[in-house]
Amino acid sequence: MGVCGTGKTTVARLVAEAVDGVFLDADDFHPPENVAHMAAGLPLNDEMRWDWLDLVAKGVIEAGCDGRTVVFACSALKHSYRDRLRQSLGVMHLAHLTGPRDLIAERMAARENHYMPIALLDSQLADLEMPGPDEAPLSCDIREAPEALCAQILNAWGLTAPQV
Ligand SMILES: Nc1ncnc2c1ncn2[C@@H]1O[C@H](COP(=O)(O)OP(=O)(O)OP(=O)(O)O)[C@@H](O)[C@H]1O
Ligand SMILES: O=C(O)[C@H](O)[C@@H](O)[C@H](O)[C@H](O)CO
Repeated sequence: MGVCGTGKTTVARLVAEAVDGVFLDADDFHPPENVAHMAAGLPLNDEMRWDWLDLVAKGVIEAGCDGRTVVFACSALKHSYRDRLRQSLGVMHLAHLTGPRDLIAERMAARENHYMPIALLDSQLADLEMPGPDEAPLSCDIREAPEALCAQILNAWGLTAPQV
């Protein structure tokens, strides 16, 4: 979880590869209207996110039905959004990618062909509700390299690559 541009996709993909799991990007479940809204520089509201979150949960359940670990990248900015995901998924381990605003903006600026305008970063930060202790979040400092964050997550969650 985390605001736009914090590296959720990059890091979740690495973790999924490391455990021979399945990677899913919640962004791929947004309906075209949501993407158009953000591309126009307008933040999503709760109403626009509920159905999307349900689709994400459905996708995660389907992807994991053969028993493989599913690692998904999702903004999941508010407590209520994470509760909604947990209601469907049951167990959900949380890694929160977090770091300085300027660094996030710099990385967003360097990213090509992405619909998300930097102008929406502040609305994402305003919507962000830090996970509480009851959510047992793992805090990942995005100043670290993606590989280091992946190792931190694997270690914290006791995940290892499957034996061959
Ligand atoms: N730890 C890191 N160190 C350096 N660069 C990073 C790191 N993590 C991600 N990046 C780079 O920052 C940019 C944003 O990363 P990424 O697209 O994975 O973020 P995201 O959280 O999935 O974004 P969004 O939610 O907006 O899609 C990418 O260009 C990526 O290569
Ligand atoms: O909850 C949200 O507002 C969205 O999921 C956003 O976070 C974007 O989809 C994503 O960041 C794309 O850059």
